Amino acid sequence: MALPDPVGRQREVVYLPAQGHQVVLGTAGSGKTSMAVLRAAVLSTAAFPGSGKTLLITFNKTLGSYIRFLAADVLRRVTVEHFHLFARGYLHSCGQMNGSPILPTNRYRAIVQRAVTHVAARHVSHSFFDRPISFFEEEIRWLSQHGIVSPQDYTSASRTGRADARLVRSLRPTMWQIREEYRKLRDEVGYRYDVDDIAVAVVNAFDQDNQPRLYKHIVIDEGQDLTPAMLRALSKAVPSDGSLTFFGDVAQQIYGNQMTWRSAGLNPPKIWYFEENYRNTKAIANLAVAVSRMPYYAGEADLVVPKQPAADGPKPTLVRFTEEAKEISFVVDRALRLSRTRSVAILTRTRAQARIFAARLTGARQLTDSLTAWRDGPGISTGTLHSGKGLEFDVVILPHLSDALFPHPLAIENDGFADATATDGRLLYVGVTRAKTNLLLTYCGEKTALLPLDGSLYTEVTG
Ligand SMILES: Nc1ncnc2c1ncn2[C@@H]1O[C@H](COP(=O)(O)OP(=O)(O)OP(=O)(O)O)[C@@H](O)[C@H]1O
Repeated sequence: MALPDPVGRQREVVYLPAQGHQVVLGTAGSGKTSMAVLRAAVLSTAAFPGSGKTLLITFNKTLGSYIRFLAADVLRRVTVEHFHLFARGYLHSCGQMNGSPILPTNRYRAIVQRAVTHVAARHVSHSFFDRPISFFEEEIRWLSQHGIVSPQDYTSASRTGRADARLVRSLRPTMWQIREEYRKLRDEVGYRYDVDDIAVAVVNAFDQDNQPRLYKHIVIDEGQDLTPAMLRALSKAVPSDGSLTFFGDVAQQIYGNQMTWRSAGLNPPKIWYFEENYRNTKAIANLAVAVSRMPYYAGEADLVVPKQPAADGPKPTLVRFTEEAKEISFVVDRALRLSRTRSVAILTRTRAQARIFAARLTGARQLTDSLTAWRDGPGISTGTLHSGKGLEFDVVILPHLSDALFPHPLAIENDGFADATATDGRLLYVGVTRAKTNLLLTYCGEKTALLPLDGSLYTEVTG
């Protein structure tokens, strides 16, 4: 595996001036990651005008390992980190990370619950306080992710996403009180931050920080899933004569609808679009495009419609089963056979589903957020659709695409049907576009309504 030579617009983006904000939106497989790596390398090369110390931000550790594997020699002078590593390191350098100041995620719910109870006790009874606790958890998270720091900002903010759980403006002051109570209670038990508001802490710290910046240039891969607060923090991390280059694909946004680069205030002179899909065969790309035209994508800004790729290959296969045990055995058997000569990934909606395949396929690599070493070539990887983000395999198998499991019932319970459909639809898109040449979809019972109905897009068989 090697980095491709940039062509056309890719080349222009790699050599854009080393100053200001640049935004590159591309379809799946259009070379965003490859060009992010090359741009970071160029920005760190002494001979390039305006060059300087460069940081490449990846979405998680796995993508960092993957990128280092792809391009270790090219990235010799570039620091590769995911956002939280960068944020913790910076806050540490400012003396703001003493002790263990980040609230463990398993303590979050209990503190939110106490905050709701305390605020409810101060108000006349109202059905608002009877909403599921997940609603309040999500709302507090949203406020942090968007860097909203005053009740006035909250009241005037336009609240995208969470269609089934939208909060009328008149209730926002009460919600704000719950958020303030949560922060007070969190501070009382010794935690200055939670995972979501650490980005706001970085923004605030940079606002007070007149020291020279450590990095002159920052390049962001998979930027669509960074929150606006994270992007704002990164934009403050570079000096005014430095640069920030954002690469992203809104069709692959799987961690909430955040309109990231726009709401983070990035100010690019123009937006660059990558429309060529270099990864998928024509047949796989056809299915991916049909998925991106499903109603759950309606109204999506910044969606880049791909040009048709040239490579031929078999149509995706959709296999129906009547028993789940048979579906699982079929997937295991196919993965074993195909992996003798090719890289195969089994990507599932949940971790529990992925664990079942991992247990049946000892020796398979498990894709987790913290995979530290990457290897290429024939073999099987198992993991969730989330963990397949940014990666590619010769063969991708997507099991459990039944109506009963996709969108996942827990997602429907937490986020409501519309949002669960929108998120799982994007997960399906991410899964489909990971496949270079072969795509196998399986389900038990009724197939998911998230798949396009057009039967000419895949070959349907019974297992
Ligand atoms: N100009 C090119 N010529 C040939 N192959 C290319 C070119 N650009 C990218 N590729 C190949 O296309 C594949 C996808 O590239 P890459 O992973 O960088 O895309 P991406 O836009 O980041 O994809 P995604 O967002 O779906 O993860 C890789 O195998 C890469 O080597």
